[in-house]
Amino acid sequence: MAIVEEGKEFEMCVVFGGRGFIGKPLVDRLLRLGNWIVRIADSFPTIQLEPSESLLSHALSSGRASYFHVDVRHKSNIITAIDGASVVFYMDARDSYGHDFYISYTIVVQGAKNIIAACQECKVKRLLYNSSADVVLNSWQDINGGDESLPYSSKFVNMVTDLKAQAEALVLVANDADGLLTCALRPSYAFGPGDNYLSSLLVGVAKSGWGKFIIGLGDNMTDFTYVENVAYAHICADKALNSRGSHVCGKAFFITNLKPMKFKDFVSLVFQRLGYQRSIIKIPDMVTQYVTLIIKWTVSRMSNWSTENVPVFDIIELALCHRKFNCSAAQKYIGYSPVVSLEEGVAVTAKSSQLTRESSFSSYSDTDEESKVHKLLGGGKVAEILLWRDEQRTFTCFLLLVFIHYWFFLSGRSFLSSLSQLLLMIAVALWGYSILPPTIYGISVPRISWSFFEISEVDMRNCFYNVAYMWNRVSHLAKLLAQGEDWHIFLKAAIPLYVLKLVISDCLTFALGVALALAFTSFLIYEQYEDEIDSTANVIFSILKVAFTLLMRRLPLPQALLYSDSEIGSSRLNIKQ
Ligand SMILES: NC(=O)c1ccc[n+]([C@@H]2O[C@H](COP(=O)([O-])OP(=O)(O)OC[C@H]3O[C@@H](n4cnc5c(N)ncnc54)[C@H](O)[C@@H]3O)[C@@H](O)[C@H]2O)c1
Repeated sequence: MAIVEEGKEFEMCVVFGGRGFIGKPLVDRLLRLGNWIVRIADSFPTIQLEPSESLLSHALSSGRASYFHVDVRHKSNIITAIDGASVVFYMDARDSYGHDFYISYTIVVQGAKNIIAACQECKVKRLLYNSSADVVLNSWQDINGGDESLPYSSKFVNMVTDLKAQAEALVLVANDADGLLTCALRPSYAFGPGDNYLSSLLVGVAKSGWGKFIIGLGDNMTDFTYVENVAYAHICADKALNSRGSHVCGKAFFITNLKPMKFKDFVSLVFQRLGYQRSIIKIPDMVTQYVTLIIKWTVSRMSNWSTENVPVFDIIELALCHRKFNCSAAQKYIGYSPVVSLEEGVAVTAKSSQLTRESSFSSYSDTDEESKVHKLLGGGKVAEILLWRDEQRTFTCFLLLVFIHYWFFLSGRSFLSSLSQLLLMIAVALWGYSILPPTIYGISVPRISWSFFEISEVDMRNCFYNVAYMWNRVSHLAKLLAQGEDWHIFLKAAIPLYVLKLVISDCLTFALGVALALAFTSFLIYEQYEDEIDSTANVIFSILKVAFTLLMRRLPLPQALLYSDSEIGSSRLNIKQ
């Protein structure tokens, strides 16, 4: 089915999932080869080009490329897209339907069946399926140089991988039926620009502060594959299929960058390129493994929330297990070898994520921008004092507060007696000041004007408004508590009150002293080490959030408070839309 245009011979192919992470570079490479007419088939209603896709834009306007809106669940759509083509590359959807079995099944397995049937009906010559190295993975089991003789997994890492294995088997079994030749490629941990899985997960880890931790020794070897190499492998495999090699037709091949790497080295390389700190804190692998298993077990027992397809669990497993594949069959039979090195791939990926440390973490001292803590403190006089902007003023305030603390709490007097003594001292000082002569030894003594002691009407009104507002909030809270349905509100009110009671009865003086010292030091320290403190706090908060969510699920909370449920609900809603 070669097409001859202007004396040049073209072959027509269709790339299903051509707007996805792996599909895009494949389309780009096919167009660069110059002997293909490329049909891009995807589920987006129209093709939205990015500014960097000038080659594709040109090909679309010259007719060398065209776009088809398809849903692989409907065979008639597929037939329209592939009619007249000789080759079909099939990249199915990646884990995008969470744990909805029905949707995943219809897209991955039924979609593969539809594609095979349509290829046979339209007399397509070659079908290449983008599978995954995951189809041979058993949960928590090492693979050390495994080759294509490995059987399919008996304990799939997740439901979608199970379905992918079925789709792959269907494609391979269809080889040589009705003149269709098929093969499958199994890339191992593909990464690259536009990847919303491995690369974006690592970027997220680096940003969140979890990147400071190394799980286990980090010495386990893993094969990663740069996305351009996956695209190139598809083209190599198509050539090999075309020559009808018996080692290629109906076979699957592992695809890697041929450079297995220690997991921690790969992560360090990514972090380094992104300008983030390398991992420094080691967590024993047994601890991580058991904690992960306990969280997964607890979550599955307590709710209908599935931990499948939660990328962080995949990353933990990846960080602890060897995932090394033997890629020599792909080298030998389809003539594959990587065209982009791992280091280059990481550099391009990091650049594309536009998250270099310089751009995302500018130091406040280098700019006029207010720091986060300055904004947090309201950006006014209090912020200026607590952040030691004017050292003399801050020091005076500090001494004044230390004096007040001493006078009321450390002097051993009762509160009323301290207050009356202080008022007496102020009255005597004011009276003494007022009888001073206007000049003493030639130095004039300034008079204090009466307006100094006045409180303006506006300030008084604001003060009353604030009191009224606080009173209304407290009475609203009391009303909610009296209804007795909301555990969340009850805990929110009871815990701080109990802590306050403990502090007042046992160690108020000590607590106020500590608070005073902290107020004048902690904000300053936070401003200096904001990045480090934020990332550590992120780690602690995410642990507490998981613990809190689990705890809340055990309590009879109103449905609205189970935010994870509502999130799951809304994501289901989106999928159905
Ligand atoms: N990213 C990786 O690390 C990796 C590694 C190995 C294998 N794989 C596998 O390769 C395949 C492609 O991966 P990807 O990362 O490019 O996925 P992707 O989600 O980026 O791309 C899939 C494309 O399929 C399209 N699509 C979704 N539903 C569709 C439907 N019903 N009909 C037609 N098109 C539909 C999507 O719009 C998307 O453009 C997946 O099966 C994935 O499991 C990915």
